[in-house]
Amino acid sequence: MSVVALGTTQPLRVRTVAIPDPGDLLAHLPEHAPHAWIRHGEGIIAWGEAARVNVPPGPDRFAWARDWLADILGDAHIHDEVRQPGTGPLAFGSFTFDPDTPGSVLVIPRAILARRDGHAWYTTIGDPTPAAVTPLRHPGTIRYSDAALTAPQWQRAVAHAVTRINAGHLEKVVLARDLNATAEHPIDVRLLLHRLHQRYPECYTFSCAGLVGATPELLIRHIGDSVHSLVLAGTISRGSSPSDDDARTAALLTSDKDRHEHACAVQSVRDALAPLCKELSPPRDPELLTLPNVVHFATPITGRLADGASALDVIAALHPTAAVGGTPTTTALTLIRELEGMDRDRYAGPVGWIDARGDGEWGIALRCGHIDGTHARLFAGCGIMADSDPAAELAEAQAKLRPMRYALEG
Ligand SMILES: C=C(O[C@H]1C=CC=C(C(=O)O)[C@@H]1O)C(=O)O
Repeated sequence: MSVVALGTTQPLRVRTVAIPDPGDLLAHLPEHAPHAWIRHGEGIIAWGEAARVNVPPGPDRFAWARDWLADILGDAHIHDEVRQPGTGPLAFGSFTFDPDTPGSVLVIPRAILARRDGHAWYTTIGDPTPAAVTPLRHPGTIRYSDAALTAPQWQRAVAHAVTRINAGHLEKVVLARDLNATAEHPIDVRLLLHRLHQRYPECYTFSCAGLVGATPELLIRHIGDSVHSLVLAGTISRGSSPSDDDARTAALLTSDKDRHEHACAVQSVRDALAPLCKELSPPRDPELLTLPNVVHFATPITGRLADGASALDVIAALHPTAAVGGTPTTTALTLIRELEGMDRDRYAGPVGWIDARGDGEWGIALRCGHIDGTHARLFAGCGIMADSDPAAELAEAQAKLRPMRYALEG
């Protein structure tokens, strides 16, 4: 088994205690290996590593990850005086988009600080060294350069996808592009988290093993037997004035292309959840999710699980939804490999946390970048339909890159 696990020879000793409200969670993060999952000031931050595993690629990777966690957390000695979802030990995780790509990772942190629904708690695993919180460091000037495809090349890929869709090969495909950013000084992940959370409070600001972003798309919240997902697809960039905004939103609401694109994504989530659930919320009209950079069609879906599936079992059924893959899935994935000219790595894969009960919250890793020293690889993609216009899709992708560009540049 190709596993790198740290500190797993002894059973983990875990202690969760209730604490007074810690205030701004992000202000407590040390610079090294910060983990985060925060929305509207609530959520979980963590640091240190009690255990880490590189999940082997393959079709069963989510089941493999579930079993690894069950082994390591099943042996743990847990003292938990709060007993809420997310208390006791947990793992942060981030999976590659493509099951055959290595790079999926689970990390069990040494220290976890969290606040949710009027509870605040601190969990230690083993004996973490106290976190020295140093001042945030600024990365200096940022330079951008094309990565896999230039903008004109990517537009040609979009045009190609449109031809395939019109030839009847598929209904929808999500095409993404990457962009390189190079900073003058090493990038402090905490600074990115602060900026993302402050400007995009409605999104889930996350950090897991170098992947950092603020995603608006909740793949699954799993609490007990209840599951909740927020499906997004169908997008318009924000306007330059309130009246421009109104005109754009009206255009989104009457766009058959965007409604169809959204319907594909909703259907993929409903189809994946239906066999796992004894109850599923009825179909409904999408609502609008307005963010500082874009407006999305959004559909919340809730359900009750029929048996004891963990968050990772549900993710195994859901990923990739048609918000990041396409319809039908297999044809779309083949076209993505053919046209994007890059490996998505962990972009558009599941990212989040899971606790020892199998509860957790996972987003789709969008509006994010992979940070490595002075380098960041940023990603953005768009749903391509029969009547997609390559120039409009490029503009939409640029708008989706804005959160990470803001996080880097301020
Ligand atoms: C693939 C991305 O967004 C997806 C999620 C919401 C809306 C989307 C769209 O309208 O194209 C995409 O399906 C991305 O942000 O990189």
